[in-house]
Amino acid sequence: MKPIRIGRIAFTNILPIYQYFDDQGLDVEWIRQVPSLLNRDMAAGNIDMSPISAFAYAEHADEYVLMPDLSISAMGPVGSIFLFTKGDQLHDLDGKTIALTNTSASSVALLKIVLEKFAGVRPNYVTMAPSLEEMMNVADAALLIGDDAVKGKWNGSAYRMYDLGEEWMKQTGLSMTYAVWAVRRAIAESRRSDLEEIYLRFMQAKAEGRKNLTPAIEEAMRQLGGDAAFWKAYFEGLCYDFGEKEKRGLQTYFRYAADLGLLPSNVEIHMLDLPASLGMR
Ligand SMILES: C=C(O[C@@H]1C=C(C(=O)O)C=C[C@H]1O)C(=O)O
Repeated sequence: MKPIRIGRIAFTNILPIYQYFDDQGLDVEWIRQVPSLLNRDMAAGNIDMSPISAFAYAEHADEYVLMPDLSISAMGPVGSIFLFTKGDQLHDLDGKTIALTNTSASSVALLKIVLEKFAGVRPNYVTMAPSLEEMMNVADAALLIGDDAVKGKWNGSAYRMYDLGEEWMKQTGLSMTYAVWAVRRAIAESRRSDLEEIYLRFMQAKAEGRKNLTPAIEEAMRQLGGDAAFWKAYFEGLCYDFGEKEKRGLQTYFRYAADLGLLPSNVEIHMLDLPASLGMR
């Protein structure tokens, strides 16, 4: 049988889970990419399961099921999804040009919700590689996510910064889910026992990360720099669960995105049904 191809987000945000994942004895192949490429390769069937943009799940909800109790979410500031402006406030951005990172899907739609629905402005958008300097050369504001946003925060002190998780929270009072763990339906059916084992390993990894963040913090410092206090606060601000609170926030996000014509209406969240005992934490 072929190895299960598992995606891995090429950012530090998944270290509190992936740093602890024990793949001993599993026949898996890892594919490490930015979210937009994971989204694309999942849709093309080149990856069997992966954390993908929650927005990309909604675009293909009929083809995927979600692994229970796994997500990248935040209740409030997320710490790595920023709109950088040259001093403009959100309501100043009407008719201005915004450069969007080509690595994201969820945050691009979230930004449109924040600007068009909440702030009532209509900017123009251009999609670009995530270089803050080049984005700001051609645009009035720039959206970055993940490690590029963290680096932008460290290097881009000339700019005003908006944390999109914080803006979402201010307007809705809800959690926001950026990534979900999707499995292609065909794989969910044909590789059931492999998936049960992989799910168990993910839950064990999440539990390990929750017990002791130090290995994730050390790996993040090795990859990007920064100090331990920064990474501890960043990881503690993220939520890797996918419970009722997260689902409520995500359904609201899907509805708002549908209102703007970005998603079909009535996207349903379908979970992979796994024995409850596997999910014990
Ligand atoms: C918190 C983050 O979550 C993510 C944001 C995503 C998106 O905008 O599509 C996708 C996956 C996650 O990497 C982040 O990247 O900063």
